[in-house]
Amino acid sequence: MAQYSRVRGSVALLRLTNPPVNALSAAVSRDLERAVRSACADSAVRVLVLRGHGGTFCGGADIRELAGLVDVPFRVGVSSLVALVDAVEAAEKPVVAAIEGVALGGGLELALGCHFRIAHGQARLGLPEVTLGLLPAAGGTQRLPRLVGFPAALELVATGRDVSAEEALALGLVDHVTDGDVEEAAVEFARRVADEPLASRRLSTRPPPRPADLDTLLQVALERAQRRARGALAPVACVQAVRAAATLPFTQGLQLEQELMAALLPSNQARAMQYCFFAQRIVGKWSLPGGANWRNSPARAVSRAAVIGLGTMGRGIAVSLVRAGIPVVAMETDEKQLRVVTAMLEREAAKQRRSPDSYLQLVQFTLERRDLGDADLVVEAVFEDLALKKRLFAELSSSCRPDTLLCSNTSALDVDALAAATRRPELVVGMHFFAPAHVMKLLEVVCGARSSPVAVATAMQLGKRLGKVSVAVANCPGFAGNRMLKPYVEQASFLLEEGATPQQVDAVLEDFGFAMGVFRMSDLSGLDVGWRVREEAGLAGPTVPPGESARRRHGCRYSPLADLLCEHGRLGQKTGRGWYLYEGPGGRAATPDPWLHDFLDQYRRRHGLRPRRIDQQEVLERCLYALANEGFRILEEGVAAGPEDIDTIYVLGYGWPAHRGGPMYHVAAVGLPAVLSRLEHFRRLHPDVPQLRPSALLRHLVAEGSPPISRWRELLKGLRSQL
Ligand SMILES: C/C=C(\C)C(=O)SCCNC(=O)CCNC(=O)[C@H](O)C(C)(C)COP(=O)(O)OP(=O)(O)OC[C@H]1O[C@@H](n2cnc3c(N)ncnc32)[C@H](O)[C@@H]1OP(=O)(O)O
Repeated sequence: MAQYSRVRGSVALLRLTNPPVNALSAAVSRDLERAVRSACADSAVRVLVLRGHGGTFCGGADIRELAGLVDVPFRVGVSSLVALVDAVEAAEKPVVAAIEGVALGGGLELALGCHFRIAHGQARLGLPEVTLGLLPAAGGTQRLPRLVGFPAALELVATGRDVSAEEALALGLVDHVTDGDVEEAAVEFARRVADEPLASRRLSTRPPPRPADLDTLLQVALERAQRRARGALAPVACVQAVRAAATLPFTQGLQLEQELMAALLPSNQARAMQYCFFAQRIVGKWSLPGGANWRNSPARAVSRAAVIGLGTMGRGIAVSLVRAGIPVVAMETDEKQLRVVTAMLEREAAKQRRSPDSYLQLVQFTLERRDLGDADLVVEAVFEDLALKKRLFAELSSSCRPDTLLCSNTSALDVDALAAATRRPELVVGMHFFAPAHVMKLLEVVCGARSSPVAVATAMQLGKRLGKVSVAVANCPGFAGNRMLKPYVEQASFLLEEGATPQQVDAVLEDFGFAMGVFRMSDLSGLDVGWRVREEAGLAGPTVPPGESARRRHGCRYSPLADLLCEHGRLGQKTGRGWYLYEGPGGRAATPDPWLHDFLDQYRRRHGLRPRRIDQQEVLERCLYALANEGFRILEEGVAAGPEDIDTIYVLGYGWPAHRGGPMYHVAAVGLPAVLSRLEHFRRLHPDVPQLRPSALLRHLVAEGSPPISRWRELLKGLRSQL
C-alpha cells in the first residue's frame, strides 16, 4: 500500500498505492504514516518525495468507508487520515508532494500537510467533500486559507470546484508545475530544498492572512452559501469551518472542523449525496438484453465528429466536442448561429486559459452534406420534428461513411423510427443532451431496439470524454427523464385548477431544494415546447378530436391551462410573460402577474371549480410521488436498468437536489408503504388521473417487505428488461 525506496542517494520516494485512485482508507493512511515515520528515521534520508501510483496522486479518503459500505467505522477512516497529515507536516525532514492526475479531498489535504507541492501540468486539485455532503476534515479548512487566502479558500471549499495545475500555481496552492516527469521534477526540487528550514512551510503554524475587509468577506460568503445551499447543510458548514481559521488558533479551528464533520457524517444528506456518487459510477456499467455490456463491448474511436444544426442544443454540443479536443464539422444555414458559436468558443477558450485559435481551428462550418463524409459520428440537433429528422437520417445514411454512427439529440421522439429511415439501423442511437449542453453533466444515451453494442458503447464513452455522466435508457416516448416530467407537470397544473398559484407551488418545490419550481422552469424552457409536443400527440390545438371536452382527453383528466397561455402568446421568458411576468422579452426576474391570477379565477369559475386551500405537503406529495410512480413504471418496463439511473438523470439533468438523492432514493427514504398509501389516497380522490395509480412495481416492492434501494437493481433483473 505504501512503500519507500531510496533514489538519488538521500531522497526517500514514498509511493501511495491503492488502485484505482489511491483512496486513503484507514488501513492505507496508517500504512503510509508508518512509511513516513520509517523514512524520517532513516539516517541516509535527507528529504522525502510522496507520490501516487498509476498516474494519479490520490482521490481522497475512501468514500466506501465514509458511506458505511465497508466494515470500517467511518470515524476511524477520518481520524487515521488526520493523524497521517499531522505526521507528514510534523516531519523533521522536508516532504515534497509529487502530484499528477488528481489530488482531491483527503488527497489534497495530504498534499497540504507536505512542505512543498509539485504538480504535473495536467493535474487537477480540489476539495470536493461538499459534493458528498461533508467538509474537508483532515485540516483542509484550516490549512487552505493559510496558504491561498480566504477568498479562494472559501470558494474552493464551499463549491468543491477543482482547479488546474496552472490555476493552482497562480493561487499559490503548488510551488512548481512541470510538463515533464513529475517524479523527476519533485526529486530534483527535493534535493534543492533538502536543507531549507521547515517552520514557515508548516501551514498549521502560519498566521492566517488578514485582509482589511475580512469580516465582510466572511459574512458575505456565509450568506451566499446559505442562499445557494437550498437546504443543504454541507456548504454552510464548509464556510463556518473556513471562517474558524480567521478567528481561532489552528488547533481550535481543527476541533471545530471535527465537530462540524461529526454532525455532517451521519446525516441523511451525506448518505444521499454519497449514494449519488456511487449511482453515477454504477450507471456507466450498462448492459443490453443480448448480453453485450460495458466490459465486453469496446467503443469505437471518435477522432472527428459532425453536428447538424447550431441552435441552442447544437452549439452547446459543438462546444463540448471542441473542448474535448475533437475536431467538428458543423452544418448550419443561419449565419447568425455561426457567430454565436464562434463567440461561445472564444469565451470557453478564455475560461480554460487557451488561445481562441486553439478552439476555433477545430471547427469547420459547412453548408454541404458531403463535408460530413469522414466524420466518425454525427449528432443531429435540428428542430424537434419527426418527419424532418427521418428525412435527414435517410440522407445521412447515404452520404456518410458506412460505419459512421448516426446520433439524434431528440429529447422525446422515436429513435427506432429514425433508425428505420436509414440503411444502418444498428448504428443509430439517441444522444439526448440537456441545455445548455456544454454545461449540463447529463447525457441520456437512448438505445433503440436495433442499436448495436458498438453504437451504445461509443455514445456512452463519448459522453464520458465530454465530461458527462452517460446513462443508457431504452427507447420510449420521452425516454426516462422527460417521461417522468409529464405527470409532475400535470399534477402542478391540476393544483392550479384546484386553487394553488404558480408561486405557491414553486415555493414548495424550491424549499424542497429544486433549483427552480416547475412553473419558473417551464417559463425558462418556453411553454411552446410542450405545446408543440401536445399538438403532435393530439392533445392540444387543431388536432384535438371535435367534441372533446376542454378538461378531458382520452377519458382522463386534462388541464389545458398551459395551452391557453400559449394561445395568449404567453410563452415564458422569451415573450416576457408566461406563468409569471418578466421585465420584458428575455427577462429573467419572475414576478407574480395579477393578469394570471384573474385568468385562473375566471377559468375556475368557467369550469365550476371551487378553489380550496392546498397545503405544502399535498403539493410535494402529488408532484413528487406522481413523478416517482412513473419512475417505477420505467423500471418495471426495463426502460432504465435501476433506480440509480433514474436518480442520476434527475439530479444531473432536472435540478433535483443531490442532498435528497433523487426521486427513487427519496421515496425509498420516505418509506415505500407510506408512499403507496398516499398514492392510493390521491388515486381515490382523482380516479380519472392514471398517473396516480400506484405502479405494479411499487406494490411488488412493498409486498416484498420494501427491500433497500441497493437491492432493487438485482431484483429488477428478474423482470422484463430492454437494457
Ligand atoms: C472527510 C472526507 C474526505 C477527507 C475525503 O477525502 S472524501 C473524498 C473526496 N474525494 C472525492 O470526492 C473524489 C471522488 N472521485 C472522483 O472524483 C473520481 O473518481 C476521480 C476523479 C478520482 C477518478 O475519476 P475516473 O477516472 O473517472 O474514475 P471513476 O470516477 O469511475 O472511479 C473509479 C473507481 O474508483 C472509485 N473511487 C473513486 N474515488 C474514490 C474514493 N475517494 N474512495 C473510494 N472509491 C473511489 C469509484 O467508485 C470507481 O469504482 P468502481 O465503480 O470502478 O467500483
